[in-house]
Amino acid sequence: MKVNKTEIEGCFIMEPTVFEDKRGYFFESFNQEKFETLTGAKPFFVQDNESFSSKGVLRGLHFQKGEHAQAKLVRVLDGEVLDVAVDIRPNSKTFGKVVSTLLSSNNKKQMFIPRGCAHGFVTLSDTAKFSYKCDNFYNAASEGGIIYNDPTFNIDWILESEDLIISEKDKFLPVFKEAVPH
Ligand SMILES: Cc1cn([C@H]2C[C@H](O)[C@@H](COP(=O)(O)OP(=O)(O)O[C@H]3O[C@@H](C)C(=O)[C@@H](O)[C@H]3O)O2)c(=O)[nH]c1=O
Repeated sequence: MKVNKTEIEGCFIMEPTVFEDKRGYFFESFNQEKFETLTGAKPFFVQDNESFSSKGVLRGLHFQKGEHAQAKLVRVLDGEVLDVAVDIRPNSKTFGKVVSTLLSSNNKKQMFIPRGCAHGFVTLSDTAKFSYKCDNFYNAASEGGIIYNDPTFNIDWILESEDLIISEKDKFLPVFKEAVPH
C-alpha cells in the first residue's frame, strides 16, 4: 500500500497494492498494522457504512461534533466519485484547507479523513456504491454540516449545479463561518 500525504494534516490518500491474475484481483482493503505504520494514525474503527447513489448525488459536507467526531476511511466499491475533505479544526495548521480526489472502483484509492474534518462526495458515474469505516458511532444529535457551495472553499464539484441531487437537509446547511467558530 502506498500512502500519500495531503494538504490537510492527518488526511491521507492510500493506494492499495492490487494483485491481478487470471481469476481477477485481490487486495487488502484495510490492514491495521500497515495502516498505523504508514500513517502514524491509530483509529479504532467501530462502524462500517455503505451508500448507493445515482449520478449527480452530492452528500455533504458532513461532520460530527465534539466527542462524537469521526475519522473515516472511505472508498468506492463500484463507480466513481469526487471525494472531498475540509479541515474545519480551528487549532489545525491546515485549518480551512480542502482536499479533493477521484475515488473509483478502478483506481481503488481510499481517503482517510481525520476526526474534526468535514467530508462529502459527488457521484460522477451513473451510479456509485460507497463504503467507509468510522472510528466513532453515528450520533444524530451531534451532526454538523457546511453547505457544499460555500464561497470560502469554492469547491469544484465537476458537475453543473443544476445536475446535482442533494437532500433537503444538505440544501440548507450553514456556511463555514456560521457552522464553525473562527
Ligand atoms: C450517517 C448515518 C445515517 N443514518 C441514517 C440517518 C438517516 O435516516 C439516513 C440517511 O442519513 P444521511 O442523509 O445523513 O446520509 P448521508 O448524507 O449519506 O450521510 C453521510 O454523508 C457522508 C458524506 C459522510 O461523510 C457520512 O459520515 C454521513 O454523514 O441514514 C444512520 O442510521 N447511521 C449513520 O451512520
